[in-house]
Amino acid sequence: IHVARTLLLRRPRKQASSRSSSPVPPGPIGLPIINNAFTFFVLLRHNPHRALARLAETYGPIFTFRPGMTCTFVVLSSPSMAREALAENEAALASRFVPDSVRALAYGAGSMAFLPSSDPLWKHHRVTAGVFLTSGRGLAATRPVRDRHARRLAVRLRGCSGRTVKVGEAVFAAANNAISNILFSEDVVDDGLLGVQGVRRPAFMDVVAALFEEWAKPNVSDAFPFLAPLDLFGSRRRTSRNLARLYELFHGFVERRVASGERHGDVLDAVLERHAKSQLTRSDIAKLFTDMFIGASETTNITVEWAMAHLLRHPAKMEKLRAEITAKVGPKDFVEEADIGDLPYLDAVVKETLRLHPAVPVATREVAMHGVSLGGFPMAIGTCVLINLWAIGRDPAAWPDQPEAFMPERFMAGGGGAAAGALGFRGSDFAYRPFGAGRRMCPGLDFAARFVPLVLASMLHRMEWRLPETEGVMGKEDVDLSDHCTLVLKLARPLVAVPEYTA
Ligand code: HEM
Repeated sequence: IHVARTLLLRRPRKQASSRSSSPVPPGPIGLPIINNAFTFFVLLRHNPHRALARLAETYGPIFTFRPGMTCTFVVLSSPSMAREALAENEAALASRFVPDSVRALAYGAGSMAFLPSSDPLWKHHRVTAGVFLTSGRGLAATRPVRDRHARRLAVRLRGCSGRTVKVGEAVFAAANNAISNILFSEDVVDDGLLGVQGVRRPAFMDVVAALFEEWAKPNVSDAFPFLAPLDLFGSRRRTSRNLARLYELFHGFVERRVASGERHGDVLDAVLERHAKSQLTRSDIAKLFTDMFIGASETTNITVEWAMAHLLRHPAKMEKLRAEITAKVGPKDFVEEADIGDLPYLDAVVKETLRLHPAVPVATREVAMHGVSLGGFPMAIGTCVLINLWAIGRDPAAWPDQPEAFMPERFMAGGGGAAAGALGFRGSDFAYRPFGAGRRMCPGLDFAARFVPLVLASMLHRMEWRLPETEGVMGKEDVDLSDHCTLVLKLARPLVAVPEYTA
C-alpha cells in the first residue's frame, strides 16, 4: 500500500493547478477514468478519519480527490479551513452529499440529515427537533426524562456491583430510552441487565450499528453512479432491510398512540397534529424518528464510554472527578441535572473527551451555490466537502500542549493551551467544534451537553470502578484506546469494567 501510494498518489502541491485554468487544491494524482478510486476503496476503507489526516500531512489543510466518476471531494483539516466552510460559507454549504445507500426506501428524500436545507421538510424537522431538544421550554419539560434514565442506569449499575459490565451497552439503554421517551413516551430498549457480560444485546442495537457500518463503507455505486442500479456491493439492499426494521418499530409506536387516543405532550403528539393537517405523512414521521435515533443512538453512549476509558487509565483524574461530584451532590443518593451546571472538572472531562474522540469525526457538506471558494480555490456546485473534526481537535498548531494526551485541565479556566477555558460547543474557535456549526449543527447538542455529564456523574457518584480481573489483574495500560470509525467513532474493543457500590 505504501509503495502504491508513493507511486500513484503523490502530486506535488506546486503542480496542483498546472492542468486547469482555475486553481484546484492539491491531492493524490488520479488514474484515467477511475481517478482516485484507489484512495477511496483502499485507503478510506478502515478508519477514514485517520486516513484523511495522513493524507492531509502530505497535501495540507485543504486537499482534493475524486473517487471514481462521481463528484470531487475536498477535505478540510485545520481550524481556519473549518471556519471558512462552517461559518463564512455556511449558507452555500448547507446541503449534504447523499450516498447511494441512503436512497434506500427513499430515506434520503425525507431525512433531516440528508435533505438540503432549502427543503421545507428539512425546516419542519429542524423546528420540531428545536422545540423539544433546544428551546428553553423543551429542555425544561424533558429534564425529568433525562434525570429518570440517568438514575435508572445508576440503580442498575449499583445492582451489578462487583460484576463485569460492558460500559457502552449499559449507557446505550439509558440514552436510547431517554430519547424514545422524549419522542413517544415509551422505552425502546429493555434495559434489564443490558451491559452485563453474557446478556445478549438487543436487536435494535445491532440494526443501528449495521446502518452506521454500511453508510461508512466505500461503495462502488457512489464512485461510479451509472452502476448504482445494480447495487453491486449490496449496500442499498442491506440498508433497506435495516431501515424497514426501524420503520416497522416506529410505525408500531404511532399505531398504538393513534389507537389509544392518549396525549403525552411529546414529539409524537406534535407530529400527529401536523399529520392530521396533511402537513406530514406517516412515512415522514418514521424518517424523523429514524434520524433522531440514528443521531442519538451511539453518539451519547460512546462519548461516556471514551470518558470512562480515559478515567480508568488515569485513576487520579477519576478520583478528582469523584471528589468534585461528592462535594456538590453530598448526601443525595443520585445526581440530578440541576447538580451538573456547577461542576467545572466534569465539564472539562466531557469537553476533552469530545476533543480527542468527536462522536461524529468527519462532518460532510455539499456546495450548493455558485461563487464559493475555500482556501482560495473556487468550488464547483456539487463538490462534497469533508471536515475532519477529529484531525482538527488534535492539530498541534491549535493544541500545542501534548495534543494527543487526555488533559481535561486544558478546558479549565487558566488551564493554558489553546483552550484556556474559553472554548464551548458553540464557541467562536473552530479548533473545537465537535457538534459542527451553522444551520446543520447537531440538533442534539443541548440534549447531549446535559445528558453526557449527567450520566457520567451518575456512574461515578457512590461507585468506584476498576478493571476486571480476567487473566490476572488488568493494569490501566490494558485499557485499549484503539478506535474504529463507522459514521461514529467507537472504541475498537468495547470497554469492560467493574463497578463497586460504595453506598
Ligand atoms: C455526543 C453527542 C453528539 C455529537 C458529538 C454529535 C455530533 C454531530 C455532528 C458533528 C453533526 C454534523 C454537524 C454539521 O454538519 O455541522 C451532527 C448532526 C446531527 N445530529 Fe448529532 N451529535 C451528538 C448527539 C446527537 C443527538 C443526541 C441527536 C438527536 C437527538 C443528534 C442528531 C443529529 C442529527 C439529526 C444530525 C443531522 C442534522 C442536519 O443535518 O440537519 N445528535 N451531530
